[in-house]
Amino acid sequence: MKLLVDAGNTRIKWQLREGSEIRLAGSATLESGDLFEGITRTEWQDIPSISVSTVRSEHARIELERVIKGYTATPVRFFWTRSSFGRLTCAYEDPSAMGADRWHALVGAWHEIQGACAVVDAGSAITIDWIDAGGQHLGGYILPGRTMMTDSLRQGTARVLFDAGQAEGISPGQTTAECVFHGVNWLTRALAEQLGRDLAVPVLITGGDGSLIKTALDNYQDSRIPLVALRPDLVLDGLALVGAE
Ligand SMILES: Nc1ncnc2c1ncn2[C@@H]1O[C@H](COP(=O)(O)OP(=O)(O)O)[C@@H](O)[C@H]1O
Ligand SMILES: CC(C)(COP(=O)(O)O)[C@@H](O)C(=O)NCCC(=O)O
Ligand SMILES: [K+]
Repeated sequence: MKLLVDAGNTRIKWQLREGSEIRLAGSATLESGDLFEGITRTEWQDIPSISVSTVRSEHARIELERVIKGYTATPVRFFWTRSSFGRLTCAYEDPSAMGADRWHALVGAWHEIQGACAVVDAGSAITIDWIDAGGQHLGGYILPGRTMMTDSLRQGTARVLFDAGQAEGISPGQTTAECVFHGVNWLTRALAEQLGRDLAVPVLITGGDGSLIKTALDNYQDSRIPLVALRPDLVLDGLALVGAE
């Protein structure tokens, strides 16, 4: 049994896996109380391996380690971006500067596709990364995520006032909330269409807002992308692979 943890900027996602079987899964914030709700005392004693991929601050990393140590004496292993894993090769000259979540998602994608592909991770930030047929990472993009876009409008202006929530649709808005949320929806569609024009390789999508990108890509008729698939556990899949080495 192993515990896999993906600590993103919004949420910490974890899974207890036995081989490839997911025994238990959860997601929470460090502040929300019982992060590992559902893992019993006996199960904690049965976990010989704990692997973590984090993009949080060093302070938050230490705090997460402290929380885990409250449950078990099993050492916590942190995994970071490396220059290569098998044939997969990182595009960054300094791999330590690339988010571990992006790298582990690429490891998961490369393992599944074994060929040219792209990963879209729509989390707090939206990241898009490409791999060529030989496993060379070609680089990527980092964009603000959905909640970050609306939060930044709220924080950076005095009179863009709107309640939390969502508004479906992409028609030009006629209230502030519509202008904001329809704007984000419109941009999501534009992003999907640009991806469909730029890419002619399988695209694996992950992250809390992944289904919105998937829907937008599915709705784009002229897309050149041969496969669009949601892989909610892609970071943990990659983490399991690097941890098993
Ligand atoms: N239960 C949830 N809690 C928080 N955000 C969620 C949830 N479900 C979907 N989301 C959306 O997913 C985004 C965060 O995705 P996630 O992949 O968890 O981010 P990260 O990996 O950066 O922590 C948020 O911007 C929000 O729009
Ligand atoms: C881009 C990210 C913020 C995405 O993290 P997330 O939205 O999943 O929390 C993270 O991968 C990160 O902090 N990267 C470091 C900079 C880089 O990848 O170049
Ligand atoms: K993520």
